[in-house]
Amino acid sequence: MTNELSIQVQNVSKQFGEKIVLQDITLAVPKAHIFGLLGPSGSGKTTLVRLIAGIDAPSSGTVHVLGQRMPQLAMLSQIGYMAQSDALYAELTALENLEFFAALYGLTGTKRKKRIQEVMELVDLSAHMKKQISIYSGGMKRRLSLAVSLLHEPQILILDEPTVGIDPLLRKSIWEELTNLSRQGTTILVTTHVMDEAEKCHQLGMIRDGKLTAVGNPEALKKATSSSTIEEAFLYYGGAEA
Ligand SMILES: Nc1ncnc2c1ncn2[C@@H]1O[C@H](COP(=O)(O)OP(=O)(O)OP(=O)(O)O)[C@@H](O)[C@H]1O
Repeated sequence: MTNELSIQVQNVSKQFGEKIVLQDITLAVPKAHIFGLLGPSGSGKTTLVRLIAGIDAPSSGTVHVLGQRMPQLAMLSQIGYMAQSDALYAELTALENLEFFAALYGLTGTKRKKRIQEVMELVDLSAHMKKQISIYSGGMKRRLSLAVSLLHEPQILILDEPTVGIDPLLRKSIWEELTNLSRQGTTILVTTHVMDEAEKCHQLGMIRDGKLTAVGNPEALKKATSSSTIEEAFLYYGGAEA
């Protein structure tokens, strides 16, 4: 890991009409770190990751990814984003979905074929490549969305609750892969409600009512709050049942 910063969020606020959803958020994620965002439902996690992914713009403050001011269309090829709701074409097969997104990223020929096989193996869906998405289960759709986000081997991976509806065994192997990717230099920003996933992050940001209430590695956050688990630390920082 280096000290190079992949993601920089500076004094970011976001409001929708009169409603203030994010307030003066500042955070930095070094290259190759896994940064977890923890917070109760409605605290602003999705809004924040959307600003970092460049899908929306802050009302004030700045977001930089790999040194580039966001939002910026050209950065999309460097970012893999997995939203909370799956952006898949229900009437197409998994393979057709992957081919579509691969084309968007300019992947062609044998490289495309190889990459599609790799990502489908990773999420354990190789046997379901030719099935139409309309008959996929919720968990299978999540896994396919993850596969899509990994397709173009992005330097920055932004995952909004990636393991919802995924069984513990596969969850474990997905986290092993995320750890592998981070070792190879990928920077990962992940929102989660799952405490054992939070433990696997290099750094955690606790968010509540649109404010970042604490940032640190899991051990430091536990120590600072005299907690034996991340769940206790989360509750200390004002996390409601999420
Ligand atoms: N486009 C929008 N217009 C108005 N309000 C919005 C919009 N998007 C989000 N909000 C509000 O912003 C707040 C934060 O929402 P957000 O989805 O970021 O929370 P979250 O922490 O990701 O929640 P969850 O864990 O349930 O996904 C909520 O009160 C939500 O209603």
